[in-house]
Formats: sequence, structure tokens, C-alpha cells
Amino acid sequence: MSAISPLRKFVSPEIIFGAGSRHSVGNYAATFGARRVLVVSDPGVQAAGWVGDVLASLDRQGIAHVLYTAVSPNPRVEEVMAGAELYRASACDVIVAVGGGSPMDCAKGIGIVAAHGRCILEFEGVDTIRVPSPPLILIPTTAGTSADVSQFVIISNQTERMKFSIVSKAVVPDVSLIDPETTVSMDPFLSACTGIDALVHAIEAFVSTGSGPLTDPHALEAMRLINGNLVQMIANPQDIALREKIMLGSMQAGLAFSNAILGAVHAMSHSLGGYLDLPHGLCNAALVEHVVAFNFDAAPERFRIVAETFGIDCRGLPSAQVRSRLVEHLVAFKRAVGFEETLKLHGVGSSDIPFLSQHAMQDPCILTNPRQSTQRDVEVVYGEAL
Ligand SMILES: NC(=O)c1ccc[n+]([C@@H]2O[C@H](COP(=O)([O-])OP(=O)(O)OC[C@H]3O[C@@H](n4cnc5c(N)ncnc54)[C@H](O)[C@@H]3O)[C@@H](O)[C@H]2O)c1
Ligand SMILES: [Fe+2]
Repeated sequence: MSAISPLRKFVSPEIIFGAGSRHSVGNYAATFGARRVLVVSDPGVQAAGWVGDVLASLDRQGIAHVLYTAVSPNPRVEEVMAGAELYRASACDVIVAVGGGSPMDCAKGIGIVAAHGRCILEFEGVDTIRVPSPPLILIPTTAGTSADVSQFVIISNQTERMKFSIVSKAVVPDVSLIDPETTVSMDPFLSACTGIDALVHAIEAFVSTGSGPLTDPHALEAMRLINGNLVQMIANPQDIALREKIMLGSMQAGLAFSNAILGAVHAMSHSLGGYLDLPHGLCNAALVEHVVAFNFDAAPERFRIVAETFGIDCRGLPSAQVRSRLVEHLVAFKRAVGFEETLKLHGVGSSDIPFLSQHAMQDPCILTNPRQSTQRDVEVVYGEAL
């Protein structure tokens, strides 16, 4: 008799996907009985006009609001704490975020602090949340992080020059309003960074030790959508049909990685992003092919499927050749979206590697990497990416 699969769980918010969905935020806030909403965003998203649409929708429902936009890319501990203080002092009862991963993660952090009355630093790690957060509605404006569907919060601790992760189903928002129209204002660099982030989510979720039948179909479809449309989207930034495909790919990658967790690219990129305050997608881009080459032999059949999903003809090829074709494909894809990155270009030297590796080993994402890694392994991979 063949064994049956082990138990799996899958969490997701209520998702409303489609052009114009941002305009319904007022209705969703009303269903939570909102009296005063804290709206979290950042200056770039406000300048693009997306904050105005959210405030207008709340106004139509007669719901008061307080705006908080003091959020940096790679949101910081102090920004979370100041936002939580504003939430408390203004007697808010619902949180809405509109923006990329940074305002969305900051909003999740504000919810945790508002509920517990303690510093966000105390919640680092897995399943540390004890008190439910206030109702949370997220509206992503980048097609990449999918923090709006995920169980992750990534906050930067600039006192220690590191980023830390909070992983809990308690940080999955109540509602995600995914509106591809908001991504038309992304410039080519932001589109490339966030698109590569989503592609890496899909690859890492598919080869993760936490992968399984509930997440695999999302991961594979995300790879198809992003691999097949990102280059075209960057060349045709106003093409809403292409924006929609990449947004859908990002969402599916998000559902996959939220439930299957990630791997060494993310563990290493969180460490790098905290140390140098660099864009998250850029860090992933600098590392991805090196980590894939390192991991390949631990999951050759899974990586063969990844390669086939990218359109590489693997028939009759031995594993070593599939590995090198997959690495070549990733390098060519990165170039096609505008990346020629090495870590050296961003000022990383070999003397930084021990610090970076030590922090990467503490990140929860390292635990689900398909190949068990020691600090020495991680040091070698950073060295290859220099
Ligand atoms: N929680 C998660 O599951 C998760 C997953 C991956 C990454 N992250 C985190 O998310 C953060 C990165 O988020 P991001 O890549 O979405 O970028 P971001 O939120 O940091 O935004 C980067 C810049 O782009 C601008 N911007 C955002 N949307 C725009 C738009 N539509 N038009 C014009 N400008 C726009 C912002 O104003 C900002 O200046 C990192 O801190 C990363 O660690 C979180
Ligand atoms: Fe990511």
C-alpha cells in the first residue's frame, strides 16, 4: 500500500483581484465597522496618486482617516513604532496600507504593536504573536513582494544593520485588494526589482522543503507568467494586460511562498538588505543563480521541472547540463530586465562576508532551503556573488 501525503495547511486572505479594486476599500473598511482608519503609505506612492484614490473611497463611506507616510524602503523599527503611536493617539480601529512591501510590512508591524503594546523587536521569529491585530486591508502597488497575501513581515533594525523576519498566520491581512492598475506608475528599475523578487519567490517555494501539492501549482504558474511576460512588460510599461499578468504571477508566487516558505536566496538577501539598505529585489537578483547552482544537487528533479517551466528543453540531458542551462537562463533573464549586478558593485567586500553569513544563518528562510547549509557554505556562495 502506498503512503498518503502528510498534513498540509494553506492560509490566504480574502482576495479581490482586478483593475479598479482599490476603489472598493471604503466598502471593505465599512464591513469592519471602521470609524477611523490609519492609512499607511509612502511619499512615492502618494505622488503616484494611489493614496488619493484610497482616501476618496473612505470619504465616500463617511469614514474618518489619518494618513501616515513616514515609511522608508526597507521599513524601520522606529517607523513601525511611530505609526503604532499615531494609531493609538488617534483612536483608529482599522489599518489600510497602500504601497509596495515596505508600507505593507510597516502596517502589519503597526497592527502587532497596537495589539500588544510592546516593541516590534520582541516579535522576531516564528509564531510569536499572541493577540490578534486590528482589521487589516492591504493594497499592493508593486508586483513583487506579495506581502498582501503572506505570513511574513520584514523589518529593518538599523541599529544592528540587519533585517529581521516575523512569520505567523496572524499577519495575513483580512482583505487584499490587488489592483494591477496601480503598477503602471512603476519605473523600469522598480518593475525589474519587484518582478525578479516574485520570480525568486516562485522558485524558492517550489524547491523548499515545505513545498507540496497545495503550493506547487501556484509556484509553477507564477514562474510561467513572470518568465513569459516580465521582459515584455518592462518594454511596454503602459500595457495593462501585461501588468495584470505580472500582478497575477506575483500573487501566485506569494500564495506559494507564504505557505511553503522560502530558502537561502531570501535568508541571504535579508541579511544583505539590512546591512546595505539596498532594494530587496536587487539583492535577490545578485544572489539567485549562485544559490540555484549551490542547491541544484539537493533537488535535481524539482530543478528539472523549474527548467522545463522556463522553456528549457531538458530531454535526454544529464543533471549537470540541466543545472548549467538553468543558471545560464537566469543570468540571461536578469540581463534582459536590466541587471548586470555583482555585490562588489554595491560596495560589498570579502571582509563583510562573515557578518552577512552569520545573520543569514539566523533567518527562518534558511531552514526550508533544499540543501542544508552551514555558515561556511553561505560564506562561499556570498563569495561567488561578489
Ligand atoms: N512581507 C513579505 O512577505 C515580503 C516579501 C518580500 C519582500 N518584502 C519586503 O518588502 C520590501 C520591498 O518592497 P517593494 O519591493 O514592493 O518596494 P518598496 O515598498 O520598498 O518601494 C520602493 C519604492 O518604490 C516606490 N513605489 C512603490 N509602488 C510604486 C508605484 N506603483 N509607482 C511608483 N512608485 C512606487 C515607493 O514609493 C518606494 O520609493 C522590502 O523591505 C522587503 O524585505 C516583504
Ligand atoms: Fe522577496
